[in-house]
Amino acid sequence: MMKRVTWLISGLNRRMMKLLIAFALIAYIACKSIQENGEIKIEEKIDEVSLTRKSLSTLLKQFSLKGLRISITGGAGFVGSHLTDKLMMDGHEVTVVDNFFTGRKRNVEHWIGHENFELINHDVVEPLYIEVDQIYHLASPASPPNYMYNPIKTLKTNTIGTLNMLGLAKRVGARLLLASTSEVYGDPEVHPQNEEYWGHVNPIGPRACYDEGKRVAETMCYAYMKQEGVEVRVARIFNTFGSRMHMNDGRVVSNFILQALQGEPLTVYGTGSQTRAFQYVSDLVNGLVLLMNSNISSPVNLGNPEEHTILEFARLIKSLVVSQSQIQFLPEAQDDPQRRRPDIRKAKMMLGWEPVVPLEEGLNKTIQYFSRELEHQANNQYIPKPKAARMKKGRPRHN
Ligand SMILES: O=C(O)[C@H]1O[C@H](OP(=O)(O)OP(=O)(O)OC[C@H]2O[C@@H](n3ccc(=O)[nH]c3=O)[C@H](O)[C@@H]2O)[C@H](O)[C@@H](O)[C@@H]1O
Repeated sequence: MMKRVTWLISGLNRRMMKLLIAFALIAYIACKSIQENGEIKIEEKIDEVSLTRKSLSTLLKQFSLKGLRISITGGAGFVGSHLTDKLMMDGHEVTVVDNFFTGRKRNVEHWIGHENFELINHDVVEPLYIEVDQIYHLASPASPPNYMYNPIKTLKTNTIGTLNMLGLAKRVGARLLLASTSEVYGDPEVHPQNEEYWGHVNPIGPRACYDEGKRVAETMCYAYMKQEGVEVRVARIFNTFGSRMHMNDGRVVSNFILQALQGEPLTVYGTGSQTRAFQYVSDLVNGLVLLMNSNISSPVNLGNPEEHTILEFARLIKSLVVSQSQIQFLPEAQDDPQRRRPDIRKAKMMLGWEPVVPLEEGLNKTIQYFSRELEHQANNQYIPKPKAARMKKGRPRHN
């Protein structure tokens, strides 16, 4: 008998099991009502728990955080791929959506072939039709040289792309977490920056495509929340570093490490007195998952409050790499925020989250990663040889 029951259960797929659990819960609530009121009020109770697709999925999310269907836009990028790793390890079904503008297949290739993993080559500027419970919306170039390279595309990704993902969340009753940024505070006049601060952004400057794109993406989230009841979470992410940053990323951490490893001058823009606070990627990923599964719909800062000047930072990397590189001062970048440090009291209090990886430990891991990448590059230099033009009747053929 027991064998038959086990066989039956193993035959049911996980989604079926979740539905059964939900129905059992509803039946339990209804029975409780009978007990309490001494009369049958099942229909009323079913009305009360409103047996719609949405309430059912909310119910499931509350009772089971395992085996959700999760989509990550930008999931093949630096942060997205680490988030993919965590969610896959936690036993979810993960669909990575990426157009590979800054993301790389290599970042997630170790999951290809796993039954819970899917990789879709898709640009979020086009609508997407899939079934999901949660959407982590990370798609966007994040490094200044990348987002300034094609500002119109950056704007489209953050506006049309976010609208498309909110539309998807609305259609399927999914919860959406927006990867917003400390850049919504612009060049801040308040220090450290807390979530109440409205920011100081130049709307027509070179960074505006990203800063304003993310600001309007936040506005869109709250419009969908108020008008359509979409569940949204907004993470304001501060400077983050770690393995899988692109070699040509152009952000300060990867630039300084690569320069130090190759004995080239470390390029400091301006005087180097501008400040940043850097968090290691695993801390961020833990914060994102906690926020997604919390009930906080207002924006939350995720960052490491340990603040350094960029010049201090250059010296630290030089010493960790044990590099002979010089420090070279280059012209200041336009609209470069002068001071940045997150106030993370809200994340601490409401999520119980704070960064745990010390700066030097994170930097050492990242230095090791980039050393391996340089080695990999040196061993895999593929220089395609020019093909001889095909000859037809004694003449070269150009096609
Ligand atoms: O790393 C991040 O997470 C953030 O990176 C950028 O913001 P930014 O702080 O300007 O990042 P970097 O390009 O790494 O620059 C940090 C500071 O270092 C300086 N820098 C950068 C590169 C370099 O080679 N030398 C150098 O001195 C910049 O001028 C800036 O003052 C993005 O705009 C943010 O969205 C993103 O969240």
